[in-house]
Amino acid sequence: MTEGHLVAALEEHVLIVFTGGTISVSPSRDSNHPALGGAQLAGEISGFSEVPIQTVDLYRAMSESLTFPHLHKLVTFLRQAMDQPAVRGVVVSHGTDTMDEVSYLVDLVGPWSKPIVFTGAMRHNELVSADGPANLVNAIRVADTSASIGRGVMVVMNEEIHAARYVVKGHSTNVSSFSSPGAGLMGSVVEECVRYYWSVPPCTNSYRLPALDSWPKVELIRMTLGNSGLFLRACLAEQVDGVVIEGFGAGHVPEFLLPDIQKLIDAGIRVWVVPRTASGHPLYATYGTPGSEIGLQSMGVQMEEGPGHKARIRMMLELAGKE
Ligand SMILES: NC(=O)C[C@H](N)C(=O)O
Repeated sequence: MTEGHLVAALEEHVLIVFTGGTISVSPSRDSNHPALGGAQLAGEISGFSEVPIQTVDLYRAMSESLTFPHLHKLVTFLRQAMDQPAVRGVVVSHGTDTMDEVSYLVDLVGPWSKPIVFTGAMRHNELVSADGPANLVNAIRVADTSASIGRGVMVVMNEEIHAARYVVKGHSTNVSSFSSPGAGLMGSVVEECVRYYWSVPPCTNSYRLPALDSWPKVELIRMTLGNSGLFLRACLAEQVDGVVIEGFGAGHVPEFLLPDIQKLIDAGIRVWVVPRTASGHPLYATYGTPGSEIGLQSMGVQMEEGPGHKARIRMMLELAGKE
């Protein structure tokens, strides 16, 4: 086990990077912080010896409190890990609340030459039927197999393999909280068998990781019935770099908010509209009524794929520039 840095190893292994989250929570040891790191969590799966592992404690945070410096540290570390010949694949042990955003960000700054698999737990270590150890073992299996190379970053929870590109956390507490609306499961892990049903198209974005102190300021605003436009005006006042709007249905906004949106565009602020719905694509050419996709695009708005919180990550990277 190492503390935030890599040790060259000769034997091929799966590297597990511990970052905190519920999988690391043990209230009787520490009720304020995630208490468990690599040494303890690897100890809990010591009966699993099929795959050699090495562990690293990168940071120990609840994932709702992660900041851009955390993400910078994670991506930088993963890039170093890819260069280690003995590393077959990497598991990132992570909080689930932002696992869909963080895994997506890691995916977008790829491509990665070896599998990267995120996992975590919905039930902490001291709850009945804690799911962390089984998730960890399944994620190790996925990271270890050469069948996982070239499939993009993945999330393994509850015996299911999801593509980071499509996965969302859709339930607050259930162990089956992760799903990939529209796309479906990419695969499953049952007993020792990793099965894939399909592959994601290769990641060709090559987004650059923004510099530590210059992540673009992008806000996410959800449309609601009778929305006052207060947050749109706040974004103009703050001169943010971009705004992602979760619009009604396929991406529609009320006609009475169009002047506020026009002011953002006139000020050079990038505006994307994505569907507010839990699944489905935006429309581009069906409705011409004010506030619908045809009119929005003629104002300079871009219609984009949701969900909003993942589109925000994509816009930040887009604004930061490509390699
Ligand atoms: N299940 C979890 O991991 C939730 C926790 N709040 C986290 O994201 O760190």
